[in-house]
Amino acid sequence: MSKSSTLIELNSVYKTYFLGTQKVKALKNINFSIMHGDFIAIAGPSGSGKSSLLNLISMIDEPTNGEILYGDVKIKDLTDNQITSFRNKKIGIVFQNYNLIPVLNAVENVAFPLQINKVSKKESIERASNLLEEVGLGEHLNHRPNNLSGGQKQRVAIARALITNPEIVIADEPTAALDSKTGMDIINLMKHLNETKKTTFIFSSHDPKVIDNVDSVITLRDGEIIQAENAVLKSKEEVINS
Ligand SMILES: Nc1ncnc2c1ncn2[C@@H]1O[C@H](COP(=O)(O)OP(=O)(O)OP(=O)(O)O)[C@@H](O)[C@H]1O
Repeated sequence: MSKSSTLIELNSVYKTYFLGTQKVKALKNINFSIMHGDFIAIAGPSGSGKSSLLNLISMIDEPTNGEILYGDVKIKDLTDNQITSFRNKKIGIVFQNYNLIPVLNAVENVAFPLQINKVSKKESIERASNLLEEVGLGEHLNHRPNNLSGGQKQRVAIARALITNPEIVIADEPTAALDSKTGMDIINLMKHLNETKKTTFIFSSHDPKVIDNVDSVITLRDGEIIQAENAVLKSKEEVINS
């Protein structure tokens, strides 16, 4: 896929949470496109809407208003089953707290999504082992999560997100539970995988060191995009301070 084609488009996206009679406007008029091959960081202070935005792009949640398109497909036109199948094929998700299965070792955790997709045990273990080698964990294939460091667990989680060859990996604060150096190693690994596999990455962070090392940054404040460096905005007027 060429880098210039659009993978995901957000058009006038709003997210409002209703807490009893109270409304929380978490995202307001968000317009941008994610292109194939992009490596985008979402920055912004606590409560600015980063998780809400990533949950919409992951299809874990749906917008209150506006629409999200994957290629030509409008997400709001899909049934719940179609969303699940679409997400399984196209999206890999990395969580702040890794979400590994404690009773499975590293290679079994990474092979798990393939086994759900009915790939044979032999092939799935082989592909998982190769990917763990690629993320620098060739020596730790048989270690369970409890016997891995935070950075190693996040490498396993990244390999698990990539094992199905998704078009995009979405990561909400993937470095938040790690020290600064280990966090930077994880960002550099994601960048390396973005360059070698051409997988698109979008992730959130409040670490200024991380943000300073990423070319494409979208900054949110109070649910609005206030700055976008090298990201494809749908409407320049939306950017208040850039
Ligand atoms: N399920 C929910 N119900 C009600 N309000 C919510 C819900 N989720 C988020 N919010 C509110 O929406 C706003 C945006 O929250 P969000 O978690 O998206 O921000 P964030 O930038 O990811 O914050 P953090 O960096 O602390 O994780 C906040 O005011 C938050 O309190």
